[in-house]
Amino acid sequence: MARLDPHSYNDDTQPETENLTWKARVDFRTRRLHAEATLSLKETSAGPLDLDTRDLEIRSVVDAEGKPLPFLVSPPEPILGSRLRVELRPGTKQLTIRYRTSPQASALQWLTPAQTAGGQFPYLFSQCQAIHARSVVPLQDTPRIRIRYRAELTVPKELKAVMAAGFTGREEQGVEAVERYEMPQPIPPYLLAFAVGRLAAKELGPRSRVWAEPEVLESAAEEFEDVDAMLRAAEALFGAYDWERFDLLTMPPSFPYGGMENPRLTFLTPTLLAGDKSLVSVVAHELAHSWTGNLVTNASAEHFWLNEGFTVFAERRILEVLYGSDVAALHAALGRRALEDAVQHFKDHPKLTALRTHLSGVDPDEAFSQVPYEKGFLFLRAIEDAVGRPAFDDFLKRYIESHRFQALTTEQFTTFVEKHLPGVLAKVDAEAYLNKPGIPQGSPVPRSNRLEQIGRMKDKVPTAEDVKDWTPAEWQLYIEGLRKGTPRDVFRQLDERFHLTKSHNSEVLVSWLAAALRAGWEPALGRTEAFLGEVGRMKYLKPLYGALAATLEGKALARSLFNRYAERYHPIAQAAVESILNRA
Ligand SMILES: CC/C=C\C/C=C\C[C@@H](O)/C=C/C=C/C=C\[C@@H](O)CCCC(=O)O
Ligand SMILES: [Zn+2]
Repeated sequence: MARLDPHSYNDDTQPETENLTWKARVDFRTRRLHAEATLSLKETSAGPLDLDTRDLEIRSVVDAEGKPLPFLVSPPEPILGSRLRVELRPGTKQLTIRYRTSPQASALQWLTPAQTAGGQFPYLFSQCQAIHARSVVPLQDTPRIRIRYRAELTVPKELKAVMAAGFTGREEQGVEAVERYEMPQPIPPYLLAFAVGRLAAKELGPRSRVWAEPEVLESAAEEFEDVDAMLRAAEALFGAYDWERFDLLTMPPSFPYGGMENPRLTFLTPTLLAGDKSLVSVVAHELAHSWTGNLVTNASAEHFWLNEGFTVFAERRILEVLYGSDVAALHAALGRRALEDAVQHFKDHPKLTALRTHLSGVDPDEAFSQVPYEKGFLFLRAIEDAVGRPAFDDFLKRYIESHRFQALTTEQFTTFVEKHLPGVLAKVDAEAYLNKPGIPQGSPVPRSNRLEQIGRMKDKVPTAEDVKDWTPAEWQLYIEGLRKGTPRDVFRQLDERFHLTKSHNSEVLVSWLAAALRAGWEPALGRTEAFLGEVGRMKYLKPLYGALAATLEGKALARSLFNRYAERYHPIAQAAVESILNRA
């Protein structure tokens, strides 16, 4: 008996689920899903079947003939939730579990009409990565076990339900509507995803449309109108796109991440809607996951870098094709700074800055940082530098083709590399990336004339002439290069000259507010307080609450703002900010 994933009760001696049929009625009044999950196993089985659950109220478990199956729900464990153990009679191949979810389900955020753009109807969305699917469906919640599924969502008929799957029909029944979906490709459970709200769509290309609340739809369609060119560039780089559609769902502002690579339907934060397409690199990232992460998947959160490091590498290759090598280098420079910040953040937990982590007893959300993204990117760039781009591109295509619809460990990856690129791991000092903390000596550093020009501005207040053609990302790099201890008067001059506190680019704004707060430049406080009530993206909440809480008076303000805004945030974001304030 072995539990290969420290974040699942699944053990590899037990039968595996092959298909899921999921039916759920969405109850906005009680904020619960009233549901049944039918699990079809790969083979007829007998004996214990351990499923992952969190805060589910299990009503009954029956076999294909409707005969009850004995089951026991264990007391909840803080990170994993509760084990649901079902005793399968000999010859069992299917079981149906009737249950309801909790109003506090960790994957779900229920929004009141006031928290939506339209203000008329409620909204519900899910975020299952890494281990939150178990708060929505009782299943083997580990990327090692992929499932195909059919789903039926019953919702108020004024609303639309969308899922990260293929739409197969909608039927209105009285005051409700039943929406049907099917996912024919096998996916890891963390890619289960759905949203319910007042949604409309606009076509963007032959394989893509964008969904959003009507009030946001036009700006989203304009921001993401180049998605088909991105899709074609990605296919040229990584091979055929396996998921048929690449649709986009623009989320409410409380969505806790920049994007989530839900297959066929990528979820995107509305903070990308800068009005100038300057933040579409996140779309490239989520698209790249269609190959690295969704097709070739990390075997558990301990190998998360296989998802994210590869995807950042792939994202920047797409950017290079579409916008040139200087833009790719600029994003690599921003990523390097994010990595340095992440290593500093984990200074008391250096093991979390290795790529291959050991997370027994550690909540994946607590371990989450830019390390798997940016240190993973550097590792792959080092290999590419060592073997040359043509050889690495061949390797990348072979890696993807050889592991389609499979889950991989870091150890399996290194074995594959040694087979196809013999000697390269030693040459790049793979051990320093995979199993040692920090940023390896000699890791690749992005270079370009533009980067050098911005670097020369490090301690100066630029003139309008200096910055006349700077992009938002170049502004972000300049701001993040402002040294600690930069005088407050520099912030005053910069804001008077360039109005950074009023930036519509969320990346520029947050970098600016965080730097200004750390410098004690008080005019940044007003915009910060307002912004923390407007968005729920953790990439922004963490640095701003962290900068506020770095001083005694700021800590009191941070706690007061969190008390005011917490209910607007997704449960994952609430936990993240709570953790920051408790540590401060
Ligand atoms: C060492 C890493 C340990 C655990 C990681 C596994 C899962 C982390 C879990 O918290 C889910 C993460 C989901 C991330 C989704 C989108 C991100 O790629 C984007 C984040 C940054 C942003 O907001 O832009
Ligand atoms: Zn990602």
